[in-house]
Amino acid sequence: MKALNTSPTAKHSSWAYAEQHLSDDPVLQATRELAFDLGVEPVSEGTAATLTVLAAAVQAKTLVEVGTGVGVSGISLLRGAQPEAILTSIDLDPEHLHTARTAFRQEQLPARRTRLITGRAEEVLPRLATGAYDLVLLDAGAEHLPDFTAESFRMLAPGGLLIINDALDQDQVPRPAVREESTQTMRETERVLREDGRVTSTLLGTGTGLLVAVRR
Ligand SMILES: C[S@@+](CC[C@H](N)C(=O)[O-])C[C@H]1O[C@@H](n2cnc3c(N)ncnc32)[C@H](O)[C@@H]1O
Repeated sequence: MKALNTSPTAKHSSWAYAEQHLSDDPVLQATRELAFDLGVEPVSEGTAATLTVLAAAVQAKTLVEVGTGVGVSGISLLRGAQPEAILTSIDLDPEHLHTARTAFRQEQLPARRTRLITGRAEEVLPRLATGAYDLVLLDAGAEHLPDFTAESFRMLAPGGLLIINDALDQDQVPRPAVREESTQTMRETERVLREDGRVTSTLLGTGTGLLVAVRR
């Protein structure tokens, strides 16, 4: 049997290989370039591909996203979701939403498939229906994460999927000496989901970490 190679260099090359072996197509590449000018960090290439697979795996028809950004994650989700699926996407920055709307048009998505809401998710999420969604993606940092996570499980249908991006907090989570508030929040969120008997969860090393949890 081949010995397990856990050297950091080998691990990093494997991670980089997995991240980039499905690289962006022209629509996502052009969208990423707009992100740079706006100072938005879109989901990584590997994360974009993973979001497509996860949306396909749960045959998502109703999706919610917090942190539209420039639309890379939204396009990726809708590529995997069912053909008639509708994405509700929330962002507090109108300029980001304007850019995302343009990206959705480039993707040739009919306007009825995206419901873009300008606002703070802490005010918008409580107004969304209970048990009505197949997939929720949280990609708006750690500040309100405990509340957003609780709201997500209220909104998800049984079997629905919660995905939290940047769950390794820019790779700070594995470093015990780092006690930043955002890092602590990500650690705590992972622990709470792992210990919750109503949820099956795992932490993926894709991008800067994806915490994936199914509501049973
Ligand atoms: C990392 S970017 C999202 C990138 C996006 N998922 C993509 O792939 O293009 C985070 C976004 O969350 C938005 N945001 C931050 N805090 C928010 C909040 N409390 N409510 C709604 N949006 C928020 C920011 O304006 C920003 O556009």
